[in-house]
Parts: sequence; C-alpha cells; structure tokens
Amino acid sequence: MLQIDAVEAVYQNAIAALHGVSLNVRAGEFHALLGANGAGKSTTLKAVSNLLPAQRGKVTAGSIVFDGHNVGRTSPAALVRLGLVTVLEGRHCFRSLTVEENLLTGGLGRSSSRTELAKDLERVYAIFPHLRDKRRALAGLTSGGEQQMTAIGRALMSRPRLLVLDEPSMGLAPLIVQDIFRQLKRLNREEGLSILVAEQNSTVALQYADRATVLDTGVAVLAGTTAELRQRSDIQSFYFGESVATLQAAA
Ligand SMILES: Nc1ncnc2c1ncn2[C@@H]1O[C@H](COP(=O)(O)OP(=O)(O)OP(=O)(O)O)[C@@H](O)[C@H]1O
Repeated sequence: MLQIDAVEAVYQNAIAALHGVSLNVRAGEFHALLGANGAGKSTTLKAVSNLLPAQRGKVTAGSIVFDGHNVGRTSPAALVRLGLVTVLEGRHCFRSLTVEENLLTGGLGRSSSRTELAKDLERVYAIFPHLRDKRRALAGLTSGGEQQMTAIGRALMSRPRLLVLDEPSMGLAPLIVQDIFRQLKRLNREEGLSILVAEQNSTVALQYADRATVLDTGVAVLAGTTAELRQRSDIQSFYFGESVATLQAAA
C-alpha cells in the first residue's frame, strides 16, 4: 500500500533530517514508527503526505509510492482524495468551530449527500462517544483528549484507507491514550483501515501495532513485528539514550 524506499530529506537545503529511510505499510496493517526526539518521525510522515515543502523541506533522494502513485508528484489534497489522510502532531482543531463543525470539515472534500455525512458523523460518534456529548462545544475549549479525538474523527470523515498519525498520545493521560489506541485497533481489525503511527510512547505503540520501525537520527535502525520487538528489553534502553550500537549488537 505504502512503500518508502531509501528516502533522504533536508530542510532549507541545509539541515539533513532523513538519511535513507525505508519501510512498507501493507494493506490492512497497523505500523508504528518509533524513535526519540528528533529521530525523524515527523519528517517521514510529512514526506509521506507531501507536506515538507510547506516547511521549506524536501525529499532529495529515494521514493515514496502510495497505491501506485508517486507521492512527490501528488498534492496533499489529491493524496487525501486517494485515501491517504494525516493527523498532524499537536491535535490541530479549528478552535473557534464546534466539535461537530470540525468533524464536518473532514467530509468537505467528498461530494457526499447530507444523509451520507450524517451517517459518517454517527460512525465517528460511535467510535468516540464522548464527542457526541461535546458536539456543540467550541473545540478550542475542550480537553486535550477531546481535541485529539476531534482531529482523528475529522480525518475519519474523509474515509481514509491509510490513516497517518503523528504522536497521538502526546500530552494525554494514559487512560485516554489507551482509549484512542483501542479504537484505532478496532478500526484496523474490523474495517481493515491501514494505519501508520509515529510514537515516542513505545509501550502503547508496541501493544497495539502489528509491525514497527525504529528510527534514530534519520536512519531506520530496526524493524520487525511488534511481538518480536516486545521481547527486546534493550528497546527501552534505546529510548533512554543508550547507543544504537548496543541495540544493533544485540540484534
Ligand atoms: N521545519 C524544520 N526546519 C528545520 N529543521 C527541522 C524542521 N523540522 C524538523 N527539523 C529537524 O529535523 C530533524 C528530525 O526532526 P523530526 O521532527 O522529524 O523528528 P521527530 O522524530 O518527529 O521528533 P519529535 O518526536 O521531537 O517530534 C531534527 O534534527 C529537527 O531539528
């Protein structure tokens, strides 16, 4: 479904962020991209949704292909229409719109009837029942967890086939993180939604994803099934700053 092959990326023609990242997300897979601060997770996801140029960044080598489409030659809006939808880091909501208005903006790109939009809204409320209670609240006045659910719900309104999420757990209470990941897993299992999620919270990502890739300073240093990676106690020490050499030596 998504093939990232030896991708290199820079910002402002000077700051190298990715040095040859490769990974595949298969159809129906839940894939986690792990790594510490600055490892290149967000840059990889922005490359996947062709959003790097908006940050004075660009892919300088390698290729990214989504369902046969060269991502570098496809606009972010066209990628959404093809089914690749990204929820950026920081749970961006339209703060002065209500939760429901935010959700409805996710359906704008499709030529849906009112009935279809209403059905899609119901689907989001079934996934995140809490949002139904908050539907008339201004998004900017809701909690961090509600804003994250709104941002994910808005993405789901565009009926993605591949949902890309950047650090959905950031700054949220553990119970809310579990709730969000449980719902993502359910969508993945029951509706076949493919998911690529970047996370610093390796514990929750390894709990729910099928496979994972670990990035370190712009290089993919480790990949495998989460069942395999969960057995590796050295994964945790990796996040606490031990050298990658230690990690690779143990591989
Ligand atoms: N807009 C930007 N301009 C210049 N350099 C950037 C920009 N965004 C990221 N970088 C640099 O690119 C490298 C990779 O950053 P990136 O944000 O992709 O890492 P990350 O793994 O997502 O980290 P975090 O978990 O902290 O978000 C870092 O060295 C970072 O400083």
